[in-house]
Amino acid sequence: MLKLLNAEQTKLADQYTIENEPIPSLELMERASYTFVKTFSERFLDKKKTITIFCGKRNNGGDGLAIARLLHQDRYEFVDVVIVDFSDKSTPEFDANLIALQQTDVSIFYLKNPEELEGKQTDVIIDAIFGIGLSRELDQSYQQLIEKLNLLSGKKISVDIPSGMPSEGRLYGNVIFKADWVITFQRPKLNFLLPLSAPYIKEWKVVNIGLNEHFIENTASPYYWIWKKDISDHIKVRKSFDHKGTYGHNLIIAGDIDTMGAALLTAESSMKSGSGLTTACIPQSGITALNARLPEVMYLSRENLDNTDLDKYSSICIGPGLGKTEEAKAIIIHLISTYKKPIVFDADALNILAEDENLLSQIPLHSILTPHIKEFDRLFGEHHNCWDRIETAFRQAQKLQSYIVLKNRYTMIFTPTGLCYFNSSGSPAMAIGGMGDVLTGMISSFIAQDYPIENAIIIAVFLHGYIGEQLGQKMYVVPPTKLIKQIPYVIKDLKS
Ligand SMILES: NC(=O)C1=CN([C@@H]2O[C@H](COP(=O)(O)OP(=O)(O)OC[C@H]3O[C@@H](n4cnc5c(N)ncnc54)[C@H](OP(=O)(O)O)[C@@H]3O)[C@@H](O)[C@H]2O)[C@@H](O)CC1
Ligand SMILES: [K+]
Repeated sequence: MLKLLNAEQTKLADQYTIENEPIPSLELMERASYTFVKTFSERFLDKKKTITIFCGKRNNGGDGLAIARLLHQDRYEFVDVVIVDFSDKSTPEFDANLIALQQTDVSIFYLKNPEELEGKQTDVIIDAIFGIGLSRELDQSYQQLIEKLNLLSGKKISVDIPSGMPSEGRLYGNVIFKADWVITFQRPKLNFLLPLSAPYIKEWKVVNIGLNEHFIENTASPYYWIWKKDISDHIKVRKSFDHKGTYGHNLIIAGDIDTMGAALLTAESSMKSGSGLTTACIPQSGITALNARLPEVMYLSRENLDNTDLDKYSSICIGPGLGKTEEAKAIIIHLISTYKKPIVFDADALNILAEDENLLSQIPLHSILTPHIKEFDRLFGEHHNCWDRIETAFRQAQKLQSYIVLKNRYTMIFTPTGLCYFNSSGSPAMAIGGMGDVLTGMISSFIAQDYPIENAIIIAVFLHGYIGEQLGQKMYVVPPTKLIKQIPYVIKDLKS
């Protein structure tokens, strides 16, 4: 798991690296710029393209000047620099890099006024106007400049972060450089992981500039980044003499007459994720479909649920396709009053909880709520931006002593102890009905297999996104049934 930092913490990591590696600030900038150029040149192979670098006068601009010099050294033939000269203040690193650039024949233009940009044409625009130091709304002249840059036709690449976007927290306004690609230093910035960045970033890539990892990992940040290695480390090896009882019994309470598919998806994904036994508690009308499609899955009738000893199930999930009927609500009330282990609540179960605050407050300790954004707002009230929603999620996960899995491109997992894990895997090809049902089946399956709850959620969320991402490279859209088929293969693959 990697720690994610806010802008202030990133600056402290820069500072710590400078003092303790030790490395002069200017050299750290050189290293960052060199890494940028290396990554850039792997994609932009044609050295005859015109490249214009727009530089502010602080350290992001300092990077821009060093990048210009290094591209020129690397035989990019048509590099020029525009210094955005709207303020007198500059940093020593900017000044030193300006002197170094002046020794080359890269042309440097001082832009005093956005109007002077009229008629500019270039194949590639590199944006080094503002970095993570942005602390307030852009003033008028910067806004005009960025609006003009956004209208230019060249490929747009930002250094560290699109100018005008803060590293975290609400946007100051909607005038932000629109980057085709952001090459960012050391860690993704928190705002890249939220839908608010979608209009401004098509793609981003993290490059390692050698900041002190020990310092970063010891920084008190609640935000973590889940990646592949975390998962392979956590997946259990199946041992000789293990039997179906070793891997738990998962009960799926899902489906209604016309939404049986959701129940089948959840049950199949539970079974394929490895729970020893899976039972589907579905309406009687679904038995034929269940038997025909999933012979491995057992059936429990809705009528018999009340008389069943729920403690024999090592995990229970409820919600996909359940419907918002009185019967469904009665089942939830019964579960909450009799089953004391964590329950995974999804879809209609969340909508039922959203309408009864009292019921919501009684869910078993360490339960899991898996809302998408709309379901989240139904549960906890309307939110108008991602950061307000994040604040609520932290608060509610602690108040309910439960996990909140807020599903999105980078799904967030909020824990009862006040942490937030961002999932790195996923693909827009996964935006299709039924995907959430698969995730619910996976989470509860790993819980049934006796993984610690937090690990079960992290593994399920990552794997779900990872398989979707792999299939998404070959498929325009990933049908949930295709994803489910891959689960056992990919788990095996990750472990070996
Ligand atoms: N050795 C290092 O440190 C390394 C740094 N690195 C690079 O440095 C970048 C961070 O640089 P930075 O801190 O100098 O900030 P940057 O974003 O260039 O400018 C922000 C400054 O502008 C101002 N300002 C803020 N908002 C404003 C506004 N709306 N409108 C107008 N002005 C505004 C404000 O100053 P103020 O006006 O408040 O004095 C603020 O300080 C980082 O992203 C990375 O690219 C890497 O090379 C690694 C090594
Ligand atoms: K930038």
